[in-house]
Amino acid sequence: MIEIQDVYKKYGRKQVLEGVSFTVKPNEITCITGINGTGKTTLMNSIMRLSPIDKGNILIDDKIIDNHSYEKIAYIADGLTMPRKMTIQEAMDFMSVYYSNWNQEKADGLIDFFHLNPNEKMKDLSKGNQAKANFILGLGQDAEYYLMDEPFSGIDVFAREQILEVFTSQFVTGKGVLIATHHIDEIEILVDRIVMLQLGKIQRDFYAEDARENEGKSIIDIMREVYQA
Ligand SMILES: Nc1ncnc2c1ncn2[C@@H]1O[C@H](COP(=O)(O)OP(=O)(O)OP(=O)(O)O)[C@@H](O)[C@H]1O
Repeated sequence: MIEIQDVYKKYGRKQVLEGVSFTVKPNEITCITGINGTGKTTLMNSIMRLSPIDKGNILIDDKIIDNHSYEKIAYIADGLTMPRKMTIQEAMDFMSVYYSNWNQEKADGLIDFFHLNPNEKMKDLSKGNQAKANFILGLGQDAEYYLMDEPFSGIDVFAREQILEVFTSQFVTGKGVLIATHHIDEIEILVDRIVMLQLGKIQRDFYAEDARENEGKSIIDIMREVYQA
């Protein structure tokens, strides 16, 4: 389990995260959502230690996150992370050298799953296929947890449908997934748990099924209550 405990983060005088606590559990898809500029990317970067936190703790499987934790967590960032002139194969070769948890067999399975040509250069791929290539580079790591920042931004409905299928495939089953997005409507069907962030604080943290069964509300209904209040 990833535990985010009472995390604070400031940029200059701007308090972006203010006592944020929640968990990401194995075999669950958790979505952190909130309007633009609410701190979602900052939180992802904090978990990945790309940006230091001011206060609080982030633990993975009961241990404070450190450089060794990255065997267990893979990050799928918003947009290409590899040089655009690389082919998908070259990018995978790079991953195999630098990531000890790289699983080429899994990556080959994902190439087939997404019907991509590994010899195509990143720059020649459509936006949807670039997103798929990003998924391959992330999910090709044998991690326990996958963090994804706006994985569907700017891609068409057909590419999105294909990517959504990967979440119910063997490539993700059993893993803990954290998706940061403000487009919750695009992933409502697959999300288990929703954490709503507003002005650096968590406003709601709930399971979609509980909201449906106990309150008769969809995620979007609850978003309206929180963000349009
Ligand atoms: N490196 C930085 N330096 C200064 N301020 C920053 C930095 N990164 C983010 N911020 C500010 O922190 C706040 C939260 O930004 P963040 O990118 O985490 O939000 P977000 O919820 O991911 O937004 P979006 O949905 O637009 O991607 C914003 O006001 C942003 O301007």
